[in-house]
Amino acid sequence: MTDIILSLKDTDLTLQGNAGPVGILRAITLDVTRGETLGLVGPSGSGKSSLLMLMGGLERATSGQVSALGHDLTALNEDALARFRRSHMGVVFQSFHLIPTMTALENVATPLELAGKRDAFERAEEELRAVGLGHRMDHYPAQMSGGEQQRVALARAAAPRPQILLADEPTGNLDGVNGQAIMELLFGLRDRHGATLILVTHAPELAARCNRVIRLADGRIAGEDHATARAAE
Ligand SMILES: Nc1ncnc2c1ncn2[C@@H]1O[C@H](COP(=O)(O)OP(=O)(O)OP(=O)(O)O)[C@@H](O)[C@H]1O
Repeated sequence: MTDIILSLKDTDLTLQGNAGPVGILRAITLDVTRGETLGLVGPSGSGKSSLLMLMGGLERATSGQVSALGHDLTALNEDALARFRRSHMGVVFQSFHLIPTMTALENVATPLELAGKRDAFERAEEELRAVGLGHRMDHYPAQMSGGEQQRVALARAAAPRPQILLADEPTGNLDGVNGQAIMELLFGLRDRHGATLILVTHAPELAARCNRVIRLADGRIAGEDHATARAAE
């Protein structure tokens, strides 16, 4: 039996714009298999980030069903959803989203503390060493390069060992060398911990490493490619 970790059924997302409701995503039906690496691509404004937010429980569907690890996310209240995200989902954003008043170590340890881990700081140290930042633990985000900040964000997302790791253009703000390093770390996390990886990207080399790529256009799924089919081309 295929192990579906995340499933969307006929999902719509409508947001309130200045001139009234705006349809952002329409009739999205999609299953993600455990351990899969899924890329979301498409033109600017096609709804990639919005879809990622829906999948991560950071945005609520207007209609349709979103379920993850057997839980119907549309039925959870805000507190239950936040707990679910903390336990099972890790998110990395293009602009890092680190807390500026916290050191690298505090940024990584805080979600672990919130999740009730007694050894939060020890684990945070290990995660920072794993991304090559053992020498930057006491630095604040403003004292680090973009590549270093993104490595902290990755360590933070990975530390609670989420089953689903979501990344929104994780290499978008980085130069080629730093982008490559982040890409290796992301896929390494998947390999080491078996996380399911879902990422939005404009970078063809990143999409090329995914098992499957879904193309969005105007808020709908316009097509998908599988790695096996691409390899055969
Ligand atoms: N809060 C909001 N209210 C109204 N419209 C929104 C809101 N957030 C996003 N949109 C619109 O929804 C559409 C999809 O946005 P989204 O950020 O998901 O696209 P994207 O494919 O990730 O784009 P990009 O590649 O430029 O990041 C866009 O037209 C955007 O303007």
